Amino acid sequence: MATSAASCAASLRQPSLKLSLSSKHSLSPLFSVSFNHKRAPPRLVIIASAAADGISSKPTVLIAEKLGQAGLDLLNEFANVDCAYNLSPEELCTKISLCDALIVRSGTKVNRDVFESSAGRLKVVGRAGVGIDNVDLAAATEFGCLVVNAPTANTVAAAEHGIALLAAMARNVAQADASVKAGKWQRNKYVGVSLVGKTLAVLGFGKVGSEVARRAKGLGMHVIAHDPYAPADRARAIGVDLVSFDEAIATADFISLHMPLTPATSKVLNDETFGKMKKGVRIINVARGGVIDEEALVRALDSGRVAQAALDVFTEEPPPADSKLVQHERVTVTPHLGASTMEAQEGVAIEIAEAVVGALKGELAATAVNAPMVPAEVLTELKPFVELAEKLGRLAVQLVAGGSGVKTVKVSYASSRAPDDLDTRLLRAMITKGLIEPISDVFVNLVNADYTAKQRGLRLTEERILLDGSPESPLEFIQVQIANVESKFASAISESGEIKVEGRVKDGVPHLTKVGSFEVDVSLEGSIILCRQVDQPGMIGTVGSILGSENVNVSFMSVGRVAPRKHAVMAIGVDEQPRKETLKKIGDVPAIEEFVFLKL
Ligand SMILES: NC(=O)c1ccc[n+]([C@@H]2O[C@H](COP(=O)([O-])OP(=O)(O)OC[C@H]3O[C@@H](n4cnc5c(N)ncnc54)[C@H](O)[C@@H]3O)[C@@H](O)[C@H]2O)c1
Ligand SMILES: O=C(O)[C@H](O)COP(=O)(O)O
Repeated sequence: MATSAASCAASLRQPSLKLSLSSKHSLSPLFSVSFNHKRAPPRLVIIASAAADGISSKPTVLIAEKLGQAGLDLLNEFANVDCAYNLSPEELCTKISLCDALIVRSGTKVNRDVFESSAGRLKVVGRAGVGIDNVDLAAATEFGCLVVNAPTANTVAAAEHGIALLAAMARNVAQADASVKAGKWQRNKYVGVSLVGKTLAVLGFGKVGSEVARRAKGLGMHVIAHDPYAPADRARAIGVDLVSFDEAIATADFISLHMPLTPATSKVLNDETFGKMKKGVRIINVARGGVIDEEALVRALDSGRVAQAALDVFTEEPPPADSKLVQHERVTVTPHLGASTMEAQEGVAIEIAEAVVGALKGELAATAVNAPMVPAEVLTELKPFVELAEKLGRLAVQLVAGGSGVKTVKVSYASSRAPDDLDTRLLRAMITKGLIEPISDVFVNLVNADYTAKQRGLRLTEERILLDGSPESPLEFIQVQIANVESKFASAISESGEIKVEGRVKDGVPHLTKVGSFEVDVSLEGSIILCRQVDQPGMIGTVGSILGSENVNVSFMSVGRVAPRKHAVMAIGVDEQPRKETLKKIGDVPAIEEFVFLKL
């Protein structure tokens, strides 16, 4: 039972609230969730609060590889743009500590050293293209750096290049061209093979793979594809049969590779798999060099198992000048040109510039690679609950005696929405942030929350409490329980033995509504003093006047009790942090049995 005894200064409630996620780095940008109650929609904000030179407040974006002008124009409107191409790894590490965002293509290795050297300032890496195998995603996540890519703008260019290589290889265009230019006329040597009626196996039936398939069908080829994750209806729509890997490689006359480079696809074409192919098979690779064991390919070419190969990508780029594969007579090569058309580069530049600017402004990126993509409308709805989630985490951990022993946390979301209609990833991340930041020097955000929790051995389980009623609001309340710990404030321990805090959103403002078994009602702003006392008249006045005499402004007071004249818990919201002596005076009030000061 909660009695809102005094709402002393509700009018002082601040309309906007900024939850800084990285204020621990003095000159670094703030990466914050910023909610201004006057301004919708909510944003996950990465703000360059102060440039390292201390002069400009614009974020700095380092462009490490050539980017189309349209993208540069977009970036220039919002940021200081530093174009520095061909940096050595050391130069990149030196520059990065002055940058809020970095944009690269496939030629720059964004490894752990880069994130370490950025000392927390780098908040977004933009990959101007699809493949993110040159970015150390684990390190990015660990350092709380968002990675975004530009996954769509170069699809057609890559597919067209695949088809160009397919046709050029089949008709020996590159070799014949070199021969004519060398003064020869070798019409018999360069007799090719036809495409029509041949079987093309597309490995990786994603964006590029399906565009290649569509075009190959137009050339009269029979197209099959292997992709464990591709939807069958997409294949059916193009008239492509999805088959097993073994069937694909065993029946194909041509094999075109279009999967990402991952541990599962690394060297997927190797001695063993070449051995399963038709003799005289032809290979096209515009995906990533690493999906082929290049030495095995040389052996397969030499043995005649593979008749020809056309390669745009290599394990090492550029490949060594004396590479047997590159020099092989039956191999056609291009220097990673798949995405290199005027149109694709303009498109990619705009796509990545928009994603990076959006991320720096705080919009959750639609092309985030290492963070959940939460649609804007979901975010708008969850805004006050996100704030509530972090504050409950902060409160709960501060109630633990020796907070670092927190290992098991249960979060319950009470909602009348069907579980599928409630995306809790953002809430979980913010609770994690609230739990970890007060007791450590790491900063936690949406990108690194799960990682950081795992690193610290913090296990967070989530459950839904399904309520009856109309599901207008996404949530009724959130409960955070910490098990197997002792509390500085014994009254925060529930009947079942865990520290328990519960909160709700009222008029858009997060409120603490339960501590242990006591119902209270205090808005989660400023800081909170929780006192357990023997319920008796005059307690609110006594504590209120101690705080008043010390010039501490009380914003809210509420008393929750089990029964009249028994134990009660008083929750007091304060705008300023009381001095130690002031808190001692409260503790000295005879009816007060225990109290705790909690910073939000
Ligand atoms: N050469 C270039 O300049 C160039 C240009 C664009 C893309 N690419 C590369 O092409 C590849 C495909 O790009 P995309 O845009 O089509 O990506 P995509 O994500 O749309 O498609 C990749 C497909 O590969 C599938 N896949 C994953 N693992 C697989 C496996 N083990 N076996 C078979 N299929 C698997 C996925 O399910 C997905 O459908 C990427 O490696 C990308 O980096 C290269
Ligand atoms: O993955 C990609 O988008 C392509 O490989 C293109 O790479 P690039 O941006 O270096 O041309």
